[in-house]
Amino acid sequence: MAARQPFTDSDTADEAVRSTCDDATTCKRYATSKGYWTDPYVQYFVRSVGERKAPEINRGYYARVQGMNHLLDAFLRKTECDCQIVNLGAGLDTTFWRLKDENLMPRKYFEVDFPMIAARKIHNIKTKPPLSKPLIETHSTDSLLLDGHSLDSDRYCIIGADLRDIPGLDDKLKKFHLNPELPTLFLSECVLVYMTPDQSSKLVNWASDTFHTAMFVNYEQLNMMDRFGQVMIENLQRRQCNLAGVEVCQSLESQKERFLKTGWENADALDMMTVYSVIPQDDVARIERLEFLDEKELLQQLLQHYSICWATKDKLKLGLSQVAF
Ligand SMILES: C[S@@+](CC[C@H](N)C(=O)[O-])C[C@H]1O[C@@H](n2cnc3c(N)ncnc32)[C@H](O)[C@@H]1O
Repeated sequence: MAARQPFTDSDTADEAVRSTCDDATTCKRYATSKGYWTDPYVQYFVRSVGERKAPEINRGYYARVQGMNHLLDAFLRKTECDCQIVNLGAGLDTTFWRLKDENLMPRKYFEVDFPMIAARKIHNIKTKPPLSKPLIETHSTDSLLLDGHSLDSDRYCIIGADLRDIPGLDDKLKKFHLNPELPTLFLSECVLVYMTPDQSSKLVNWASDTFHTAMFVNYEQLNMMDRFGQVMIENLQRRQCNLAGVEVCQSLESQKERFLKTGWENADALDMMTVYSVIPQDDVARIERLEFLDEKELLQQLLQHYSICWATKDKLKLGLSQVAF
C-alpha cells in the first residue's frame, strides 16, 4: 500500500489558517467582556481583553454564537443528550464547559483541530484548574494526556488531526471510541471555507456515510461573489490566508447543495441577518443597548455575508429534520 503523504504543519498556508483560531477567540473574549453573552472560560485561553472591536463585529459574533448554540441545544433536546458531538476545527472553543455547567452534556464531546492547536488547548487545560476540574473527576491530570496532541477523558476528547486527511481522521476518532451507532452532531464554525470544495465534500460525505442518525451544523461565509465578499477575501489574502472553499460560499443554495449531494437527507440554510431577526428579540434588544452602533448598514452587510447551514439524516426517526430557528 502506498504511504499516505501527510499535510505538513510547517506549510505557510496552514499556519495562516491556524492563526484564525486566535482571531475567533480574541473576538469572543472581547464581546464577552462587553457583556454580549457569558463565557467564564474564554479568559483562560486569551489572557487579555485586547484591543477594542467595533460594535458590528461584536454583534456579528453574538449572532454566530447564539445561532450555533440554538441548533446545538435543539439537537441535545431531540436526543435527550444520548448522543455525541464532534466539533471540527474547534480551535479554543469553550462549548464543552458551557454544556457541563448547564447539565447538557452528551455522552461524549469530541474536538478536532490541527495537532499544533490541539497541543495548545491541552496545555491550557492542564495548567488552568477551572478548565481541568470538570475533567478530573475520574482521571488525574496526567492520565488525561495521552500524547502532546490528544487528550481523552470519560466525556471529553481532543484530537490533533488534519480534517483533509479522512482516513487519518477516521482512524483517530475510532481509537477514541467515537460510536457510529449513536446520534451524532457535527459542528464546524468558520472551518470548511479553508478547505477546497472537494476536501469539504469528502469530509461531509464521510460523516453521512459513517453515521445513520446525524446533524451537521456549518457556520461560514456567504455571498462571497459580490464586492463586499471580494474585500473580505482580499483582506485575508493579505495575511496569506486563502479561502480555498469560497466557491461553496456563493449562496444559501450552494451551501445546502454540498450536503444534499453527499448523502444528507435534508438541508436548511439562513443568512445571519435572518438569524439575527429570529433569535430571542428581548436579548437582542439588551445587547443593542450595550454599545452605540452608528452604521446599521455595515452590520447588515456583515450579517448578510455569513450563514448557518444545517443538514440531517435520521434513521432513528428522532425528528431531526424539524430542528429549526
Ligand atoms: C476561524 S478558526 C474557528 C475556531 C472555532 N471553530 C471557533 O469558531 O472559535 C478555524 C479553525 O479551524 C481549524 N482548521 C482549519 N482547517 C483545518 C484542517 N484542515 N484540519 C484541522 N483543523 C483545521 C484551524 O486550525 C482553526 O482552529
